[in-house]
Amino acid sequence: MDSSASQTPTVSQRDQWMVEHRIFQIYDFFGGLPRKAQSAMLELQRENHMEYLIKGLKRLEPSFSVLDANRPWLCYWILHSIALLGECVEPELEDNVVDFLSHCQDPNGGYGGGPGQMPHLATTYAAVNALITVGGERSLSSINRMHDAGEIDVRACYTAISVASFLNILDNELVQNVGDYIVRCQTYEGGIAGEPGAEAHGGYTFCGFATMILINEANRLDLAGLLDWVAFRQGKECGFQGRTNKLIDSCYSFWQGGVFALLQRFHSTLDEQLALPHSGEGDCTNDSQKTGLNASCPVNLNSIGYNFIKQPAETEPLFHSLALQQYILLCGQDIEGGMRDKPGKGRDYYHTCYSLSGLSGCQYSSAEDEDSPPLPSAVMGPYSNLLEPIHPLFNVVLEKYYEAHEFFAMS
Ligand SMILES: CC(C)=CCC/C(C)=C/CC/C(C)=C/COP(=O)(O)OP(=O)(O)O
Ligand SMILES: [Zn+2]
Repeated sequence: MDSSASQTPTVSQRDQWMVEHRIFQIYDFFGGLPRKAQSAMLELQRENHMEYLIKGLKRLEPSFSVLDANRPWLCYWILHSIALLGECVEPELEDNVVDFLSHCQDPNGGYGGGPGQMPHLATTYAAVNALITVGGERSLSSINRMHDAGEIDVRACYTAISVASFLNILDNELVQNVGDYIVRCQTYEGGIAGEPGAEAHGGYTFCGFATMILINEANRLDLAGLLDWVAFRQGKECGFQGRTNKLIDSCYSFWQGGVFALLQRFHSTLDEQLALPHSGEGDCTNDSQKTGLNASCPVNLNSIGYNFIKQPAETEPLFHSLALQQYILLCGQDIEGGMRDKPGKGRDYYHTCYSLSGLSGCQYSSAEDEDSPPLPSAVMGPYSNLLEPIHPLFNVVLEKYYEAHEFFAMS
């Protein structure tokens, strides 16, 4: 057993009971309502969410002078949530974000948490995703595609590889040893930990699996073990927990739900692994031949993200999508605007971003291909709840992804 896992305190029975009690009270109340009132309760409060998001962006605006190291994250969380809602931001506000993020950019590459701060992979990922979400020449060309050094864990692997793939600068040198490191982070439970020897967690499982796909080495993971682990993370409260014996939380709608979105395109590899004992070495078959998703076949690393999204999902979602949407809408949504971890907690921009990202993932999880809109039966609540689709490897709105992909492929 992992040494760190055995030291991790699990949630107390009392905390678990309190959360379940609150959530099932909401569901009981909901169940007793007439149809029309139920539909109103399941409605995504678009206007209130927009008001909350714009207020957050404006609070950052006057010179972005708040003293913290998370401002590129706030830009990404807010702008991505707005894009998911299919809305735009005034051009002046967008220009301010681009200018602000330019001030966070280090002369030697990478973005810090604020102007003059040391560059960091996580804030670099957030800044790049924010700028891609703004889109357009001014925003995309403000990114200097060089950066030296960084930190070491699975989130760092993901943020570095995601940014490099997006910017069309992923190469064999950058990818070297990354797959070996992530394979060492897959635990006996089947999920992926932040570092070798630590406990499997949804956030790192998404990061590790997405990275392995982007570097063409996903078949080196034990995918059946991964599916087994993530399938048991959806609780009876309908939301996901981040790790075994912890409380459910709406942000895992994206981190764990995102793992399912990725697994939907790896079903053949999974079947092969189940038929053969897992060897850790892949050959060029099924999924791999279609997408180039295999370590032993030469492939243009920078085209993997694009090929991935062009390949239709091979299965229905392997989690309960409608139940998760119910949790997000009834328990994660603050009807005044914004989303929260669970009932009893306050709203924040992180949970707004990842709950909406998870909601979008659910809504499109049964779509046949990217050109067919989801059926009304796949969308919980009124069809007007439908959000914009995302690219599940990068978590940016698909349309923004295509614009940036084209821009960086040409420059
Ligand atoms: C790209 C990017 C932003 C990656 C971040 C991935 C991510 C969410 C990692 C999770 C980190 C972690 C161990 C949280 C546990 O917090 P906790 O103990 O408060 O929560 P828990 O009880 O739900 O585990
Ligand atoms: Zn959370």
